[in-house]
Amino acid sequence: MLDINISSKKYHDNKIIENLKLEVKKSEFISIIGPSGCGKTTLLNIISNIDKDYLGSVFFNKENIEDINIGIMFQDSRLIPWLTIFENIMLISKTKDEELILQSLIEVGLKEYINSYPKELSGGMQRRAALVRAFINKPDILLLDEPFISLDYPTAQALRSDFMKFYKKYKPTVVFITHDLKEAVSLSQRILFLDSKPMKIVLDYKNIDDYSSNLESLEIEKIKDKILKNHPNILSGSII
Ligand SMILES: Nc1ncnc2c1ncn2[C@@H]1O[C@H](COP(=O)(O)OP(=O)(O)OP(=O)(O)O)[C@@H](O)[C@H]1O
Repeated sequence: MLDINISSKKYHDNKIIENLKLEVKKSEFISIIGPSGCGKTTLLNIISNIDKDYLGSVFFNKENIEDINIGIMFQDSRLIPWLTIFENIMLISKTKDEELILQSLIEVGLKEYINSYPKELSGGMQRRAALVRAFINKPDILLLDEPFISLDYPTAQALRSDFMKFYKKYKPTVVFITHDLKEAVSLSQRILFLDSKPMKIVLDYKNIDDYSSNLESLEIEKIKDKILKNHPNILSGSII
């Protein structure tokens, strides 16, 4: 269980988060949707222990978050340009298991690009390499900051599908920031809708139990419409 308890996070006098309590079960996949500037990235930085300047605590299975294996995927691939794809993953790998790196790169279709440099790959391929890097240490927690944006639809869909294969294999606890309700409905088991100043949870929506990536798009639309019908202001950013 990921247990987040933030009594206060400020930037100077600007209160971003106050009295936020959030529990995420082991291997649960939650999405977070909220208006721009409500503090989603700030929250991920706290969970990942990048930001220690707050009052509160984050535990995973009662262990301090510092001792937990965490993977991150960002909006861009953040590969190191002067290292090959293989070297980029090797750098992060704790076990230095070359076979696992090779197999994982092959699994996402990068067999021919193992020794290429990031700039020799398309944007979608770079994200697939970033996906392998995020999973290479079999993380307990995986934090995703809109990793599927700015890609054309088929490329994003292929990446989502590769992502779900890895998720089902390694079963990390996932916290996924997205602005795309359909994406949240199609991938996650729970969706938190946030409002800002300070951050608050407006709706904690339990999605269907099964991993829904195989849902027909019609069904995804139906769930999305149901959420919007019951909570018409949920995406407006002007709730409450
Ligand atoms: N290092 C910082 N110093 C001062 N203010 C900051 C800093 N980082 C973020 N902020 C402010 O804190 C608030 C929350 O920022 P954050 O990036 O966490 O929001 P967000 O919900 O991720 O936004 P977006 O959806 O646009 O990415 C914003 O008002 C932002 O301007």
